[in-house]
This record gives sequence, structure tokens and C-alpha cells, in this order.
Amino acid sequence: MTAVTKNKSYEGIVEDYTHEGMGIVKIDGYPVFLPDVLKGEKVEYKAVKVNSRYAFGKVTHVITPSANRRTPPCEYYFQCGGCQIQVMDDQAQADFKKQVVNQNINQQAGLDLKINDTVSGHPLYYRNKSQIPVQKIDGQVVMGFYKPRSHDIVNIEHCYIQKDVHNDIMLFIKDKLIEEETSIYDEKSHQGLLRHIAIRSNSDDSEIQVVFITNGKRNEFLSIVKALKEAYPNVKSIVQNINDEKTNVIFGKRSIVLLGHDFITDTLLGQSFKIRDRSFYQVNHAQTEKLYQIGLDMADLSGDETIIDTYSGIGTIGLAASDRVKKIIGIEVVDSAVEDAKENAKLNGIDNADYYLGKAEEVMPQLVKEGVSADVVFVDPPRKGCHNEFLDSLIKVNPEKIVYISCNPSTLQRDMKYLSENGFKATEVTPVDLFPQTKHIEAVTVLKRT
Ligand SMILES: C[S@@+](CC[C@H](N)C(=O)[O-])C[C@H]1O[C@@H](n2cnc3c(N)ncnc32)[C@H](O)[C@@H]1O
Repeated sequence: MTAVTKNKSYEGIVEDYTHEGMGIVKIDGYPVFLPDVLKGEKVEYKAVKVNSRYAFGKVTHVITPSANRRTPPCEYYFQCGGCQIQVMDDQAQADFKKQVVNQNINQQAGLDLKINDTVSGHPLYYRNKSQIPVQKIDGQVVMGFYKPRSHDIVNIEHCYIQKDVHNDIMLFIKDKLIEEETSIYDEKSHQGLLRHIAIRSNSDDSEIQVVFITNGKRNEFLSIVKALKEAYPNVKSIVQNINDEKTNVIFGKRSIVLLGHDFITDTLLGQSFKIRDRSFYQVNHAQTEKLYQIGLDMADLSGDETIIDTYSGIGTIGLAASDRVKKIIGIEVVDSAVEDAKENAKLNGIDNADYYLGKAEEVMPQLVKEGVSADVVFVDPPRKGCHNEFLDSLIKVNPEKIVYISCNPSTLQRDMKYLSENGFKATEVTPVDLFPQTKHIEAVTVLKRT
């Protein structure tokens, strides 16, 4: 049993951060996690949820605020689950992200690598993709983002991390939904039509896509589509995506085009990319260019290499390297993304790229069996990181360099540890902040064959 009592007040100094961006204070070595505090601050708090090994607390007074504390720019910050670290200024956010990468790589994985300073920038109005749930509460249409760990919406008129044109379009659509008395989906009864609005824009806002995600294929959007087209000529694509499953997954499998095409086009590191409604595309354009450039610099390509772009999505990383390589092999599990990658290669006049559809952990062993070799492999998996079968086949391909881009330091450290025990060595990791104001972290490293 701990000596900590629920609802009793304590004082403490914030010693560290969790990877969720919470501060850690200790009572005789017993950790209490506090939201919205900065390292070094002296705070008064109550323990609100007490477990045998740790507690969660609530700050009642910041006794000695950090010089890096700031008032969150967003008025919804303390209710909305979208952002977690708005009380930190830009420097404190960069330090927090560097520290989380360091904790994972050098403490958990037991490696001894240089962790570079976080590459920061574009802290506000960066998200080029918004997925906005729609609900009807007490007869009123509400649109915004979920409260933490719930599906209750905070009704939002302005989000500081989505692009401002998304704020305008969100409010425009909301007015029209009210005017048109559009049927809104109810999660509990699984009745009603409109579930989510998704908005995606390219880097100069010259092409915007709006998606109505609906429970069933009834189309109640004709007059909204017409009004959107007139008010926003840069809305080039409007799609209805059908998701009639009882699920938390936002997009369904079928889409119907209501205006233009089912894609918009963006430019990334000098190449053009078609992006369809369901394809993965990094949400922070300016920071993504920095991230990929660092990865390409780490690869240090001379023009003679064969590269494998694993988890290739719509082909971004491999195609960005196309003028410095002999051949590109891409592997991706989503069929529409593979189609996009092939089209994107054509769009950019690139004829040295082949894409394989399938799981990296199945395709890569097959490529090994066929005797495929590569000089550099780019690895950019989802948050859960790489499967062991994939890592084993990667080790068999035996490339000179592996450039690993990760959105989860915890799985990055697990995979790096495995690769470092099997003949690949890194010397440094660079965190790049693709998700300012949030706990999320991207990091890039190169492992070289020893
Ligand atoms: C973090 S995204 C990176 C995409 C792309 N490299 C980019 O930067 O735009 C991860 C990609 O891996 C794909 N993916 C997820 N699991 C996979 C698997 N087991 N095998 C191959 N691809 C997978 C996803 O569909 C997604 O496109």
C-alpha cells in the first residue's frame, strides 16, 4: 500500500515527463502523474486516482511557474483531447520531445546514441488533414474534437493546429447542415446519416478536398456541395465515403465522388503527389519536408543505389529520392496507396520504380527468396513498428544503410535494439516535430552495416 491519500493536497517539484507529456512528481519514490505542468515547477496538487504503483493527480496551484510556461493559445485546450502540451512554450516542447526520444533509445534500449535537438517549426495552423466528428446534442448540431478518452465532442469554432481554411470550411459546413436539417448519425442507436467531415488541403491551399463520411449511401449533400463550390473555388474534390459499420474506424471502404475527382494533388520535395481520400499523407507539410530531407541526407545516395521503400504509402519517400537512385522498390499493404504510388511515379516521369502490394513482413521475405538485394532500405512503419519477420528479412537483405523513420519512439527503440544486435549500428537519432502542441513525436535515424 502507498502512503498517498486520495483527494489530499501535496506539494512537489516536477522531476520529469512521461511519454504522454504528463509531469512526474514523487512522494517517497512513488510517482504521481500530473497534466499541464513543466519540468522544474513547484506545484500543489491532489491525488485523484490512486493505484498501487502510481497515481494521477490534479494541480490546484502552480507555486513556482517555469519560465517556459505559457497560457495555451486555444480556449478549448483544457477540455479538448486534441492537444496535450499547449502550456509549454516552443522550447519546452522541443526539450520534452528530445527527452522522450532519449529515454527510449538510451535508457530503455540501452543504446548510447547522440540525440540531436528536436527540429521544430510551424507550431500552429499546420494540420492539412482534419477529421471532424458531427453529433446532435439537445437538438443542436455540434462539430469539433473529442474530449480525452471519450466520444463527447467539444463544440469548436476555431482550432489552432488545423489550417485556418479548415476552420472556415468547418463553420461554413456547420451552418449549411443546420439550414438543410441534414440527418446526423447517432453512435448509440447507429441511426442517422452524417458521421464525420474530413477536410484535406495541399500545401498552398490551391486544392482542397471535403469528405462527408456517412452511415449508408443516401446523398443529402447536393445543395451543400453547390454552396461549397461557389464559396470556395479551391475545393476541387468532394467525396461521400460510406461507413455503415458500428466502429470507431472513421473511413469506410467505399467512396462516391460528388465533385471533381477523388484526389487532390500536392508537391513535396519537388515531386507531385496525387492523394486520395483514404490515403496516408503526413499532416504537417513543412516539417515533413524537413524530416524526409534529413532521412535522404542520412542515406547519402550517389545515384547507383537500389533502394527499398518499405511501408511506402503513396510513394513519397522513394519518389523524393528518385533522381539519386538507380532503382526503387516499394512495399505497401493498402491497395489504393499502391495504385497511387504507381500513378505518382508516372506523374513525375519516373520509370525506375516497382511497387509490391502486401504486408512488409510477407513481401520482404519473398524478395529475399527471389534474391533481391538493396543498398539502402527506408523503413517508415505505423505506430506499432515492424514485425519480427520483416526485421529478419531486412537483416538478410543486408543493406549498407537502413534509414528508419518512426512516429513512435517506443517501437523505434525495440526495433533499433534488434537491428543493433544483428549487425547494424546507429550513432544518432533526430527528433522532428511534426505534431506541435501534442504529445506525438517523429524521429529519424540511420543504421549502418558494421
Ligand atoms: C507512417 S505511414 C508511412 C507512409 C509513407 N512512407 C509516407 O511517408 O507517406 C505507414 C504506412 O505503412 C502502411 N502499412 C501498415 N502496415 C503495413 C504492413 N504490415 N506492411 C506494409 N505496409 C503497411 C500504411 O498503410 C501506411 O501507408
